[in-house]
Amino acid sequence: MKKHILIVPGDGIGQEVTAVGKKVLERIAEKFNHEFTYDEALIGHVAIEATGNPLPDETLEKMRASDAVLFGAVGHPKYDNDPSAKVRPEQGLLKMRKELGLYANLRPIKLFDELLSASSIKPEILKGSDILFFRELTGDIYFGEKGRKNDGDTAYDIAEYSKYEVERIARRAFEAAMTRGKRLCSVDKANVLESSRLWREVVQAIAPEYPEVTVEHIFVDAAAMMLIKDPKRFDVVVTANLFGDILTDEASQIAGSMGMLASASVGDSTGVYEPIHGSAHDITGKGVANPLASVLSAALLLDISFGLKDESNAIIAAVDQLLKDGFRTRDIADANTPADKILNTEAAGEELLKRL
Ligand SMILES: NC(=O)C1=CN([C@@H]2O[C@H](COP(=O)(O)OP(=O)(O)OC[C@H]3O[C@@H](n4cnc5c(N)ncnc54)[C@H](O)[C@@H]3O)[C@@H](O)[C@H]2O)C=CC1
Ligand SMILES: CC(C)CC(=O)C(=O)O
Ligand SMILES: [Mg+2]
Repeated sequence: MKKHILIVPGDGIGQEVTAVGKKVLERIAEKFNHEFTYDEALIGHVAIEATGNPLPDETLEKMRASDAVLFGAVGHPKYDNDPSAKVRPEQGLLKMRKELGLYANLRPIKLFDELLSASSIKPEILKGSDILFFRELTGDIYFGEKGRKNDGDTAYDIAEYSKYEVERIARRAFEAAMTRGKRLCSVDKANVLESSRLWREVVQAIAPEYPEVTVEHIFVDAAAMMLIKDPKRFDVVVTANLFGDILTDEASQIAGSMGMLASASVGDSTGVYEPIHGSAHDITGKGVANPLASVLSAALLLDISFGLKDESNAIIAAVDQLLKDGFRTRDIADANTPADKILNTEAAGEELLKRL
């Protein structure tokens, strides 16, 4: 198969982990006889430095022209600590999602059995957890009108959803539930927010079309608690942009680390595959970032954008074997991990390639 893949590393550890993700794609192409070509483009802080724009037109054009995008992360402490900065790396990410119509962000939360002890949650509660989040990605408070009033003393961000926006993400979630455990949990805050009441209304209206799917509606605060108390009660979860952002960082603890969670951002055009984590300033440049979220994002890319299930499964099997062989990056190591099994980013990538 001939495909063109755009690599967009972005900032911080995005650069470090995407380098490993790309090597894995190259190995897959070699092993399964595919012809993948690559290009690279700027986003975030590195793009601002080079062009003044967090999402240069050239990057967007390259994204549109490619068959899939492997994305890293954006963000730099310079902006995090300067709330008054008008041009920010994160604007590039949000604009990319909006411009490409990437309204569905799939975040699989699956625990590799070998990492049962890496989590702070008790093993008997965790074992067998397997959740698929559908986070709406182009609406909600991230994209509504925002601003200041009262001479700058008051700030506002408007959370807005249309029926159409809720319906399209909900349908994807129902369809996914049909192929899995046939349980769908819709998470909202309909006891308080009008946008959540519309959300619930739309999900309730669609539910009769999927009679085999058991639907429950949970308020986001309770959902945050239940995720940790009993993760196995969840199968497919569908939720708004902000709630999905927060709940999936929380859910990363079910998988052991932020460095283990991959995602697929899909919708109207080229799919973008990205770890759920950010640019991680605290570990940038130390070479200790876990590259597996990027590697597993590459697996999602092959499966979802190219329909290459065997190739995708080969990557997941290699990750599983790496963990079975006892290798860990620092974030997923525990007191029982021997020092010689704790690898830096690059070495973890090399060990993984040996198993592919
Ligand atoms: N998709 C994106 O591009 C995202 C960007 N950000 C940006 O990233 C910057 C840092 O944000 P934070 O809130 O610190 O979130 P973060 O996700 O970058 O890091 C949170 C914590 O998880 C750890 N971590 C994350 N990925 C890891 C990996 N692969 N291996 C090992 N440890 C890992 C970090 O060291 C940190 O302690 C900010 O500028 C923020 O705006 C944050 C989240 C997502
Ligand atoms: C800029 C943020 C919306 C990025 C983020 O936290 C995410 O997509 O998970
Ligand atoms: Mg996030």
